[in-house]
Parts: sequence; C-alpha cells; structure tokens
Amino acid sequence: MPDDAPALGLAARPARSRARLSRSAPFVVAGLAAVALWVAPAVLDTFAVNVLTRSMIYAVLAVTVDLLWGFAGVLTFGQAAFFGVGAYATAMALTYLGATPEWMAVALALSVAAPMALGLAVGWLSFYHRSTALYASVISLVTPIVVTQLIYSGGEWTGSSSGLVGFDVLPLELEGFFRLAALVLVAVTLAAWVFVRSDAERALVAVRDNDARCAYLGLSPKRLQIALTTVLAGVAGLAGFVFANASSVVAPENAGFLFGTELVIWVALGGRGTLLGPVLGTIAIDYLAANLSGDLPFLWQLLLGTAFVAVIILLPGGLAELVRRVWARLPFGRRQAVAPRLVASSPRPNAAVSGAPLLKIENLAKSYGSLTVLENIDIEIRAGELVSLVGPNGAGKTTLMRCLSDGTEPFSGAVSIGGASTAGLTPNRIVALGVGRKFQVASVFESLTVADCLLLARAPHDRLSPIGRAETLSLPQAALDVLRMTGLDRLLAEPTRLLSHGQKQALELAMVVALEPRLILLDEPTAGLTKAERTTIGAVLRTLTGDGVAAVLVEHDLDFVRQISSRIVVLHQGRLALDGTVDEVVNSELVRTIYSGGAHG
Ligand SMILES: Nc1ncnc2c1ncn2[C@@H]1O[C@H](COP(=O)(O)OP(=O)(O)OP(=O)(O)O)[C@@H](O)[C@H]1O
Repeated sequence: MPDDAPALGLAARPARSRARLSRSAPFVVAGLAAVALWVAPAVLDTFAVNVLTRSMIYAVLAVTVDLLWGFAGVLTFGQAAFFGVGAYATAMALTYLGATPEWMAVALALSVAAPMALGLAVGWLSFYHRSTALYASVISLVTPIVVTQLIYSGGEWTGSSSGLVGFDVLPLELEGFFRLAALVLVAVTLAAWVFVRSDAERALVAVRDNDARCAYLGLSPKRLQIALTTVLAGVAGLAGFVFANASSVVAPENAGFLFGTELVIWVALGGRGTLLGPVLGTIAIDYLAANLSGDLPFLWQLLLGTAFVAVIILLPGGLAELVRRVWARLPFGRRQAVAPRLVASSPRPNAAVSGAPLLKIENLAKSYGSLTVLENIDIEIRAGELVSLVGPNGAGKTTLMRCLSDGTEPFSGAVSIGGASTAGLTPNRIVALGVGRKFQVASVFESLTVADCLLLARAPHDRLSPIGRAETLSLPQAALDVLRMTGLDRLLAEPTRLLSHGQKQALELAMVVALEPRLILLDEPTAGLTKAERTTIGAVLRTLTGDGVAAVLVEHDLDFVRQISSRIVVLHQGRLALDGTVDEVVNSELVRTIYSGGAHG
C-alpha cells in the first residue's frame, strides 16, 4: 500500500480542482450533444436527416481511425474493410435469415464478431513480427482490396458488384435511424474521449514514440497494438450494422480502399489526435459533399483535394489546431498541466538471498555473420554485487547487455536469471524475471511528461487505468531519491523533450529503478554528465546494491568504476580478459596493455 507521506508533488490545488472540472467535461458535452441530436430531427428537413444519419455513422469510423492514427501512430486505410464486413454480415443475416428480433440480435453479434476476427488476424499480421508502422499501413491498404474482391466473388450471396438491397431492417422511421446513429456516435466518442485522457492511453503514445523502450518496461507493444486493432475493428463493424439497417443497402464500395482513404483525409482535415476534430470534420465534409457533389461533381473533388493539401501544409494539426490556437489565447483557455502527487511505495520483501548466482552466463558466444563479437563468456553475479564491464571500444560490452536483456537475440550458450533460462524470452518477459535495463542513449518518451514516463515504468506493478488518471504516483524510495537529487521532482508535468541530456539520463535511471528490478543493467549511465550528476548516480547505485540489487555497469569512466564497483570484468576483442576485484584489475599489467592498444587476441 502506498504511504501517503511524503508528498513531493506540486501543491497545485486550484489546478487540481480545474482538472477535476475538466474530467467531467466529456460527460457534459456528450449529454448536451445527445439532447441536441435527439431533438434535431424535429427541426431538420428529410434530406438533412437522411444525410446526417450517414455522416454520423462515418464519424464513428473517423473516431476509430483517429485512435489508431492520431494516438497510436498507425496510419490505417483498413477501417473501411471492417465497416464493410460488419455491414455485409448484417445484410446477409437479414437477407437470408430474416429480421425477427432473434435474427436481428444474431446480425448484431455477427456484425461485431466477424470484423473483430478479421481485425485480430490483421493485427497479428501487422504487429506480431517486429514489424514497422509502415508495414502495418501497407497491410491496412491490402485488407480493403481483399475484402472487396471477396465481395465481388461472392456471387448471389453477396450480390457481387450490385451489393445487397431491400432486406428487412430494424422497425424504425427515418428519425429513429438518425437517433440511433447519434446514440452510437455519442457513446463511441465519449468512450474514446474518456480513454484518451486515461493512464492506459499513455501506453499507446509510448508505443508510438519508442516501442523498444516499452518492451524494456515490461509492456508488450505488439499485444497492445493487436488488441487496439481488434477492438476498433469491432466498433467499425457496429457502425456497419447501423449503416446496413439505416440505408437498407450495402455495396462493395462500403468496404473499399477508396472509402478507407477518404476516412483518413477527413480525419486529417478535422485534426488527427483531437477526437472531436475528426468527428466534426467528417460530419461537415460528408454533409457538404452531399450538398455540393450533385451540382459540382468534379469541382467538389478538386475543392476537397485542395483543402487537404492546404491543411497539410498550413495546419498540420487540421482544423482543430486552429480552434486550439484561438482557445489557448483566451484567458480561461490556458491549461495548467497537473502532475500526480509523488508518494513512496511500500518496500517489497526481498526474495531470500541464497548463495546461488542471480545472473549466470555460460559459454556465451555471438556472431554477426562471419564477425565473432563474443566468445566463451562465463560470468556469475550475485545479489548485492556491482559488476563493471569495461573494455576498449568494440570489445562487445553493449552486445553482451543486449544478449542479457533479450532472449530472442540469436546467440549460443546460456543465460539464466534467478535460475530461469532467458532463452527465447522477449524483453518484456525478461523484465518480468526482475531485470531493468538502461540504454546507452537516454531512451525516454518524447511526447510524454516526466510523470507519464514514470507511470509507465510502474505498469508491471500498478495497473494502468483505461478510464482515468491516477492522482498519485507511488515509486520506490530509490526512484524518489533520483528524482529529488536531480530536481526532476519539480518537473513532473514537464514534457520530456524539454529536458536536458543529464535530466533525461536521470529520468531513465529513475524509470529503471521504478521497475524494482533484482538485476539492473546500465549502459554508460554517466556519459555526458557533470561531476555532480555522476556522484548522484553513484550514490543511487550504492543504495540499490546495498538493498540486495545486483548491477552490471558498462562504463568508460574508470575513476567512477573504481569508486563504486565490487568487481570488474574486462572484455577484450569479445573475450573475457579478466574477472577480478577492483585492486586486481587496476594493478593488472594485462589491462594496462589492453588499454594502451598492445594486446591482440
Ligand atoms: N548489429 C550489428 N551488426 C554487425 N556488427 C555489429 C552490430 N552491433 C555491433 N556490432 C559489432 O560488434 C562489435 C562489438 O560492438 P559493441 O557495440 O558491443 O561494442 P562495445 O564494447 O559496446 O563498444 P563501445 O564501447 O564503443 O560502445 C563491434 O565490432 C561492432 O562493430
């Protein structure tokens, strides 16, 4: 249980009550929108009701595209395919089974389940194998093409190029379908709005920024991305269900690549990453299109294309960016970022320290093609030891750290942590064994704040809420010490991209310490730091090892190594040249020769 004292965060009471007020904003806006849309059919003409019903269904799709592209950073053209599958599942069920309440329920279930199954397959293909965001976008391009071809090949089952028409639908009037579309849009947008303001959403942004770092914090980027793709495919399918009922017609174009591209354009024009921008943008553009495209079919496309190019160049954040800029100039529009209050987490009981080594490396060898980088490496490290790994440039130190923290890295020999083999384990599963790794180049999430980065580092211990933001951030005492000693505790609400090099290094160290690892791997943690910062890091490492944590430190600063190490391992040309106490290594003739460039393997 977190201890409520000492509270180190900013005591920003007015800002906090404003934050609480802003938390209720989505519900107030959704309530007002629902009431306005409920009464709207009474004042709109039939044409407007008809068109806006379709526009609102498309806006649901825009929300899903925005979550994937604007927040998770995956540009997708595939939402049209999931929408089409949902619409076709509904149309086929209603055509061939009938529209009784029971079959309607079956149609609804199919319209969500079928796109989710396809979404799971697409997500797996896109993200499972260390693929890039570009690869995912290409698959999202191919999906609507494949789905459309399947519809064309479906013969009379799918109606081929004519689609399916005239099936029985929900017993609603035009106004009823308008209200149903409005209800789904308000519910989906509200759920998305609550999610994007939650702690769990920070994980999506972190994956977008730096998925490798996420894996080393124990998160599974690919699982997150596959889950998001699957859920949003289901939401697109639900929109397809409403569309099929409201229009009583489905056609291959509804699942097509062109429609998928239009969705992306609408989201870009509305302002990706803003949620309300894409919703309002989609409704406005689709409504305008319905009004203008009949009279000006070619000119309309030209206008839309020109607007797209102009917005991309002049307003990369879309029309929502314009609104945001104006809003920010208003006195009440300036938002003060609020950081959670820091509290000390209660110390976790240390696993009984046995005499057995915590880290055991046996006969490890690693090659890149014909280049042998590591050979015959045998090292054992016990709890509480701080072992420095030194050696000239290119000796293989970073490669060894990589082999220790990623069991999928191809190498021969064996590595075990706490008796468990790491063979085949992905970095996030090695984190679960109690390993924390700090990279050579400070690796933090540039779109997030200091507090967000620390929050993600606590994800293996404290679940990230998908519906809200935590008001407190509980960290182990050692992580609090790093923050306090480096002044980061006063910069919790600061975006990390504004931090200095030394502050980023300290933040990454605090993140690794926040994982509460048993074994900590540090690659040049003092590179580019001032003397005072180096002293701080040395003090933190001494405290950690005093508490029974084992540490492996790659370091070029030999004075620093001498001061804090309990043992030094010297690597030279991929081989273990010496493994001894500080005195043994410092006084070794061999080490002097290696560093003067005189020893050759
Ligand atoms: N991905 C790679 N492909 C091919 N060779 C690589 C790769 N990564 C590292 N190497 C080579 O492996 C050798 C060891 O590199 P490594 O980065 O592990 O050394 P290091 O001791 O950490 O060096 P430094 O102190 O400069 O960081 C070098 O010769 C390097 O060129």
